[in-house]
Amino acid sequence: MRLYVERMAYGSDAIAHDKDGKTVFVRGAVPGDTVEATLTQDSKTFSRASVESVLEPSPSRVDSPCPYAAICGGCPWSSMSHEAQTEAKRAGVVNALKRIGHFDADRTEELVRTCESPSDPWGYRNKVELAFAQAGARSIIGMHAADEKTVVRVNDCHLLEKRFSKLPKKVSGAVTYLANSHGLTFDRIGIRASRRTGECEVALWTQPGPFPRAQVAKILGDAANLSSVVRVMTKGPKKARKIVGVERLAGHGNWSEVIGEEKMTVSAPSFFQVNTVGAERLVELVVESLGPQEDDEAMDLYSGAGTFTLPLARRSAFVSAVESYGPAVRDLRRNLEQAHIENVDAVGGDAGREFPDTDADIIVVDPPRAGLAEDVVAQLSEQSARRIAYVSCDPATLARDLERFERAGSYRVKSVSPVDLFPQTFHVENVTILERV
Ligand SMILES: C[S@@+](CC[C@H](N)C(=O)[O-])C[C@H]1O[C@@H](n2cnc3c(N)ncnc32)[C@H](O)[C@@H]1O
Repeated sequence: MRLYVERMAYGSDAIAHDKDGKTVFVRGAVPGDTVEATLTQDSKTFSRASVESVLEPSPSRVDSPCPYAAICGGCPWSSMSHEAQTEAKRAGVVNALKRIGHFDADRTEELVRTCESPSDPWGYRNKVELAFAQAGARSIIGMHAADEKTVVRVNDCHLLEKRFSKLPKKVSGAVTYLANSHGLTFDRIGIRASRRTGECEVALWTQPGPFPRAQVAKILGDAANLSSVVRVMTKGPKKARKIVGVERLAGHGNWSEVIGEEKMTVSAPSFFQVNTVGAERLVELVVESLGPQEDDEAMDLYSGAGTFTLPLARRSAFVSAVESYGPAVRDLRRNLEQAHIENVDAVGGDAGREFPDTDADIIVVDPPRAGLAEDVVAQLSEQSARRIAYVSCDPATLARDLERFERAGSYRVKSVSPVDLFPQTFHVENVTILERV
């Protein structure tokens, strides 16, 4: 069928409408394209289609510089110019606030700023994850294809900092050899590489059990210049694997990056911002908007290893930080110690249950995709802090939570700043500032 493509959905697909007005999610299209597409799914309310050929290309259509763009699922928006990507991201945030948060259309347009793109659109990542699959006796290490099931071999990744773009090939060669010669299997292989510190870490995610530690360390060490090799052991059914231990196989056993003035050291399973330059902009936006004062008490919920905790601690009297993941709490405490920062209470536990018993002046929250639990919004709403910075990587849960804040009545949304931390993908980070009414 012939379709005119209107806009991007929050995902890999674009949106068009068929001749009867039914929404069609189109894979492989760019807004402004006219395409010939084949129907892949049809239901009463919507259908899905895949582009067969582009009849009239959109002015925003570009050729991806990545030779794997057609087979790898890592960069679903790479056929769109970066400018069009950031426009589509802002439009997606506006749409979520209106549709999910029930914000008034005019107010939403005023609240949501232009989407910033602080980093280069390629070569911005400090981390990639390689998938592992077996086809008969053969091991395949590479990237997930667009179907998120098939694993495709790749020799480099244009998203990884340029200096490290060949690292995936070297690591996957070594891991393939280990899998074939020692019968090893892996859940996945994580690579973290920092241009600023020069540190590179490989994390092998495996099931517990016998493991040829010395050989693995030697073969990976021969293949690439690594500052750390670790094994992360997981147990349980595939979708709900639990981390049961981390073993250092060679080098430091952790990895360091510099964000602004702060050196951050993190263990392999801990969350860390994947776009270093982008993370610096997030910190700037949070610090500028909260305006910490010398005698302020600050709160940092979902603190991770301390991306916001350290800069806030340097500019205020005291920070209460809460993080639920044990290794990340240990990372945070080590980062504070490394930086000789003593005015932080780093609490391990759930943000709602361990909600600090303090009346903070400024607050930052940076929850995972699921957003804030309802009781956390309720507890935050009882605070008298002058401002809350809500850092979010999911526009839908952000919109839901902002509506809850405004309903509670004590905070009102002042601005929403989308930041393109993940060019070539549909993901977008947002820094929202809420002000005490
Ligand atoms: C998006 S990350 C942000 C981390 C940190 N702010 C940063 O920028 O590096 C979210 C963090 O929340 C933590 N987390 C998840 N659920 C939590 C909960 N219920 N209570 C406290 N922390 C939680 C995760 O372990 C993770 O470190």
